[in-house]
Amino acid sequence: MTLTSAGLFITFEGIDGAGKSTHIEALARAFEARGRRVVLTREPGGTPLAEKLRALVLNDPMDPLCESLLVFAARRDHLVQVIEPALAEGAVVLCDRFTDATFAYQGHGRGFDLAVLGQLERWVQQGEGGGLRQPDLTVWFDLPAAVAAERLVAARVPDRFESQPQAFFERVAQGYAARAVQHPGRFARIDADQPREAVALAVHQAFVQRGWLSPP
Ligand SMILES: Nc1ncnc2c1ncn2[C@@H]1O[C@H](COP(=O)(O)OP(=O)(O)O)[C@@H](O)[C@H]1O
Ligand SMILES: Cc1cn([C@H]2C[C@H](O)[C@@H](COP(=O)(O)OP(=O)(O)O)O2)c(=O)[nH]c1=O
Repeated sequence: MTLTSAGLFITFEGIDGAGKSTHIEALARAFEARGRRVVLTREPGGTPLAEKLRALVLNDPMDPLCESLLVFAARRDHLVQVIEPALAEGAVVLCDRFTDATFAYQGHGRGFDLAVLGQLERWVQQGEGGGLRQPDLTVWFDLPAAVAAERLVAARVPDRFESQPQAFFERVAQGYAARAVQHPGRFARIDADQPREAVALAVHQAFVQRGWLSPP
């Protein structure tokens, strides 16, 4: 796997119900309006193989190591088949979740060994020259678990993660906060406990600050 810095790799993170999906489409339109090619994708998923793995991870009971191996297997296929080729062509890749979700959900949520996750991260994201693929920007929708739970009750039928108790999502939220401290340069924290329009503005602003979009 050869890494380049031609494109932009943007990831969206937060606990289930934090509001990620609500805002990704608008960002895609904003980049396209500037003439950029946009690839909209998600994890686990984004390739035929990774989507099959996603169905297993979201529906079949398994232990945390198995869960971690499957999300990283899906990630490897996604990187090799979709993300790296798109970045090499200069595209903007907007990805709904990436490795921070593994640290937050499998690491902090399930209590799986963070050092093992760090090893898997290196194996899966390392390029031929030894560099590690990381997002250029991670938009983190920070929302209290209780508020996300209220939003989700009205929104959809819960999957294997969404049916977890609130305490699980409190741990996942702490996991995101810990990753943000470790990677301050690429994390943009968005206060997601605001009306949709205010959240949309804050998200857009994170891109304006980096010179990637114009003010709305
Ligand atoms: N700022 C907001 N205030 C209130 N409800 C919201 C807000 N943003 C999103 N929602 C609603 O909350 C639910 C979860 O949002 P969604 O974007 O699907 O979250 P995620 O993709 O992070 O799981 C949806 O029903 C959505 O319409
Ligand atoms: C990428 C990833 C996702 N997940 C979980 C978090 C989510 O509950 C679920 C799917 O994420 P998501 O696509 O956000 O679900 P939805 O479309 O229903 O909002 O997978 C992990 O546990 N580990 C991971 O590494």
